[in-house]
Amino acid sequence: MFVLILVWPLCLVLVCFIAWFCYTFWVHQLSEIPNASILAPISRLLWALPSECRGRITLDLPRLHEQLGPLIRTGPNEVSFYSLDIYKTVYSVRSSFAKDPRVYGQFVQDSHPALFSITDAAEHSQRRRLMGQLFNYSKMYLLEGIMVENVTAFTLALEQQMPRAIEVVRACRALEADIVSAFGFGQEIGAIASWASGKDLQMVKVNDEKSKTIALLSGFPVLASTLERAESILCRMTGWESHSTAAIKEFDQWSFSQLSRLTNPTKSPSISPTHPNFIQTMICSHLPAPSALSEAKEMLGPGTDTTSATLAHILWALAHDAPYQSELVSDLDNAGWPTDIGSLEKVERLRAAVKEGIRWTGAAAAMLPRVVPGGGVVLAGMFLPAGTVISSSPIWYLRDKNAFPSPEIYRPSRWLNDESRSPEAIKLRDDFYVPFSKGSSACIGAQ
Ligand code: HEM
Repeated sequence: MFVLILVWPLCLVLVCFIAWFCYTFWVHQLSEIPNASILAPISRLLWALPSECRGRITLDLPRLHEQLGPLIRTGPNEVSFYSLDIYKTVYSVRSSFAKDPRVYGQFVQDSHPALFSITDAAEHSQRRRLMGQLFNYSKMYLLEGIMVENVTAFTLALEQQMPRAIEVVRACRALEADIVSAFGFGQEIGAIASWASGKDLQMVKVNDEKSKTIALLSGFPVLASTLERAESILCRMTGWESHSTAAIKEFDQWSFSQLSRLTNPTKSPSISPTHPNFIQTMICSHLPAPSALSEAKEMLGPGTDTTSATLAHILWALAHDAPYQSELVSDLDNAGWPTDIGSLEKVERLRAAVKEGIRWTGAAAAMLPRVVPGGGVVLAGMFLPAGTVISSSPIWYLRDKNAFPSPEIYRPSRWLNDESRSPEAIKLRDDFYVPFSKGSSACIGAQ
């Protein structure tokens, strides 16, 4: 009798599993799409985890696409695509493909979603309009003071380190963390000073470490929230907290103290016309203070990682290309070493070096998941039902062999007019240049 009580439920579970197995493999509307692995229709976690852990998923998937075509099923309900036409449809200005809330929800700070993590289209476009008053090409001159001051502090710190070898990635990280924090909070976080004294600022270091795992964790949202909950329970029970949680708390305290400073009715500084800061500008435009704080905090991640990785790559590449470097220096000499964006953009070699650096670094290497809207959609001749999560990564297009011959080589001259190229080749190059993605959720910091 006892054995029967145990066996029946087990049999029921087994039957349900076999039924679901047959359904997901042969009946599901995505079953016609080639699988990334035999395990993909069962779970993304099962086949992708090792590749995600090695940080290779965005390198491995394009190879699979070469063999299997523009669409690949990566999970029971997930599809990866590699096609510029589909990219333009999914990430368009009026796209009805929303950001996947399970993934973008991981980035929400203090329960106040910021532009990057807002998934509702109407709320997103309202926030984006509001932020546009600072993130606008015509307003870039307002940020010149912040840039010049921090670059000056950075070059002084570099001079002091001479002639020792400099770890360029860490140095650039410090520079960008100070620029973005000065812009966001009206005060530098102190990363350059900390780096110059031989220590990385823990708050910045942890942010870096977190960004290494965020691609992994955002690919497995359930795993991420389970780990987070487990740590918070452990902390409540034993008082133990990880090194990164402690540093994140330190950053939270620092950012909250900045908000208090900026909103203190008696002591708050007035917005400086030469050094506007994000939090005060947003609060003056009636964005609630907690949301303004969340935006500034959230910005520090994508604003620092991407720009510092790109700058470090460019410096390294130019250091290995002496002829280009000396031509660039002579162009800047001739232009009188300007600091305003308009004059800098006129220096063709500088423009090319930066554009190629952004392409070659491919700092935004993540997949950008979107949800297929109601009614489903036909892509590459296949029907994808509503709710399917589809994604692609900008770096695949930046490394496309046809658009960028020898894509793994840093070659700024591909952006100069002195390389003979057909109009078709130029169009292909420009079309595939999507480092900031496209459409209504393209990078707001692209200016
Ligand atoms: C080389 C530098 C950068 C690259 C390659 C880059 C790349 C990207 C990409 C590909 C996206 C789209 C992400 C998605 O759809 O999920 C994005 C969004 C975003 N980026 Fe950047 N980014 C850079 C610099 C910056 C900077 C400097 C800031 C701010 C100071 C910034 C703030 C943001 C924000 C707030 C979003 C969300 C936009 C929205 O949803 O409307 N980024 N970025």
